[in-house]
Amino acid sequence: MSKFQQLRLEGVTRRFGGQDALVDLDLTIERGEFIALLGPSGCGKSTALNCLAGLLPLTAGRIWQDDTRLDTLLPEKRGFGMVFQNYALFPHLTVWKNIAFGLQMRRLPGAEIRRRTDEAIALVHLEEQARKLPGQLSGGQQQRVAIARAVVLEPSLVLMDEPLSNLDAKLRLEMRTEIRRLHQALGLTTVYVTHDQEEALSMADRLVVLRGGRVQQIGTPEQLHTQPANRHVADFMGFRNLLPMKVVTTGVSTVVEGGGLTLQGTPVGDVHPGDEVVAGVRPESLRIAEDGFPATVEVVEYQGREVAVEAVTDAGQRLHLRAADRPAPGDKVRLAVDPAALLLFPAGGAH
Ligand SMILES: Nc1ncnc2c1ncn2[C@@H]1O[C@H](COP(=O)(O)OP(=O)(O)OP(=O)(O)O)[C@@H](O)[C@H]1O
Repeated sequence: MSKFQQLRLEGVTRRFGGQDALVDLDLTIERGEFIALLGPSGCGKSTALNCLAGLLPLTAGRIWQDDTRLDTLLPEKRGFGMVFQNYALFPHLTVWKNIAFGLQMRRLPGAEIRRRTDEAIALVHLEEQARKLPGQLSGGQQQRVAIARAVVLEPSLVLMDEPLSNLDAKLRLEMRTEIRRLHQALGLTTVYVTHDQEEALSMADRLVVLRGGRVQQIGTPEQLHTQPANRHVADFMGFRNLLPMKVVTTGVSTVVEGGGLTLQGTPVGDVHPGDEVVAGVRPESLRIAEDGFPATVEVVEYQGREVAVEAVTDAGQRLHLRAADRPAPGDKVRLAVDPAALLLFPAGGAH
């Protein structure tokens, strides 16, 4: 299928028995975008991807590729490429033949098959390995073969389901860059499933955060990082400190109290005096400061230039922070947070 301008998911829903795996997903993917579907295990990421691929029929909703209805087409008619975490290479075929296979199935002329296969091999830097069998390659090289095999067919959309989860940490980092490079070099449109928020933030143009089959937020990495829509997205985006509190005053500043603390924060959405909220702050936004509230250091963990500190307030609230100089367990410290960095989410908030 030819390249499209837009792919639109409208109210895409999938139930298994009575259980909602994916509910009412609305998403417009522009040509050339890199979209990450992000969320914890069981949130519906793979269901969304499989609905797109045509491997799962929709319970409700529609998928459009420009003006063509796509959700009624068989998977092979959609022209998408797929890369999974288990590479599913043919073990008895060389790297070259694994990559050429799809082109041969399409009965393209031999010269074109050779040219495109050689190009794909060069793109993923596997020239040296072209004559080897998959079993003779490292995990990262095998994953590169799987990617080359998908992109050699010049798919209008590439779907990737946790393609790096079987690789070790160092290789995962390298392959992130590699996949992003290929995405750009080939002008691909990519939908990438991961439960790793760092991976999603570093690779994607836009992220779709799912929870319990429902979209929590769609936005750029920066939007999600700085303006999480609710406490669940905040939790996922590294707001490790999430404190139940109650609103005291609103207006010029919003004051909340709870667990023996009185703090100023920034509401996300409507809050009123008396409301229960969850106050969220990242470890890096909590500072050791003389005018702060008292806490006792419990755990200090070395983390490169800084240390990660766990401290407990007098009322027993456990907090995570970063510190440049090394406090010791048992130290009494004072902690403060800027009102702009303390986000206040309605406690009953979205789902
Ligand atoms: N074939 C199926 N039959 C019944 N329930 C299913 C089926 N596939 C998925 N589900 C359920 O649908 C929900 C979403 O599953 P899905 O695989 O999409 O989640 P996920 O976010 O991809 O999780 P993971 O990261 O663990 O793969 C889960 O509750 C799951 O148990």
